[in-house]
Amino acid sequence: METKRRHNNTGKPEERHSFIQRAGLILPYLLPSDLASISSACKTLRDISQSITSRRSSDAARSLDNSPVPFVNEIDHQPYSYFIYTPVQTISSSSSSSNSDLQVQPWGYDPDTRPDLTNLSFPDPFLFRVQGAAGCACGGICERVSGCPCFGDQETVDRECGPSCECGPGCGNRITQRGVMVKLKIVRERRKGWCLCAAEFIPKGQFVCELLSTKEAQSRQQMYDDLAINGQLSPALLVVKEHLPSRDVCMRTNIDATRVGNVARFMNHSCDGGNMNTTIVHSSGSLVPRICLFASRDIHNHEELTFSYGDNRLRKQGLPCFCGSSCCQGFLPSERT
Ligand SMILES: C[S@@+](CC[C@H](N)C(=O)[O-])C[C@H]1O[C@@H](n2cnc3c(N)ncnc32)[C@H](O)[C@@H]1O
Repeated sequence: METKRRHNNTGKPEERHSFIQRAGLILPYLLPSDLASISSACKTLRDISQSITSRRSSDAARSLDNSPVPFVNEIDHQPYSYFIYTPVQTISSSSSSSNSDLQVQPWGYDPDTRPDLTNLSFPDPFLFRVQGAAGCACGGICERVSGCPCFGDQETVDRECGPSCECGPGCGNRITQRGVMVKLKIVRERRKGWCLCAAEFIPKGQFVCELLSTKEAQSRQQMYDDLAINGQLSPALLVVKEHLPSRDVCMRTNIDATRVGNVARFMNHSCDGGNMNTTIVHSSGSLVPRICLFASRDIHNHEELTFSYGDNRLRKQGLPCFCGSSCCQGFLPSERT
């Protein structure tokens, strides 16, 4: 630390400049606790840490989604919630080699030193493809009203063009595949923690965001339940079960955003179903369905976005629910319900 102090206070200007530059490149990779300890080393590092904290709290999406999603906290001193942001589905949130880039993700770069992300296109939303699957040949002109063969029933939003279609991301029948298109913010509340809220009016039927899944979620259920009951963790695990017609078969999709996720990880439960509809969206040529959230009614600016985590009438134990709805059951749903 003494070396750093000398660089900071008495070093030549070029040495100081280079020290600041290197710190600006490295510190965005640090976890909040490491950032806090390094900031006590010298004033320069404290200033850089503070600006990183402020940039982190200005965008939970780390510039990886369409609009910044700021943290707003007027009740305590927690500036943001730390997690790895991914705008699309991933296989695993820990030790998968194909996702090693998700282990460490810089967050809070100075605009002058950050890599240029402006020309990045939205990443591929499909995890696994069905080889040789049929798709449409709309050439990108499908609209939800014009009878795309992928779209099926005109009254639903559960079928979209996908990887086996000839059209590209601009197609009108891919509205859930372009990331979060509405303005959102994450507001701290005393009892529920962080809450995802609208930062503009959201009309009924608007696609809001996708719930992201990982394969490991199921095995983590018990561990998360235990840690949550002991107050050590605020898990973000959701299990969606889709009963397939005419067979006694249940397709299960696990959504675990505790370590890796998108803005949906901040959406809290409401016993009355909240203001979001959960829709399982299938896309032509994609093996894994995607769980998408649409506004179930008009939503006003600043309103919290909530949905039902499941049926909590059967198992009256677990974390307390503070949804405030008139039909609140008092407990959050758990997978065993
Ligand atoms: C998906 S996360 C939602 C974001 C979370 N509030 C946070 O601060 O990160 C799920 C966790 O939020 C909290 N939560 C969600 N809905 C709640 C509710 N209705 N009442 C109390 N806590 C709630 C619980 O701690 C739950 O395990």
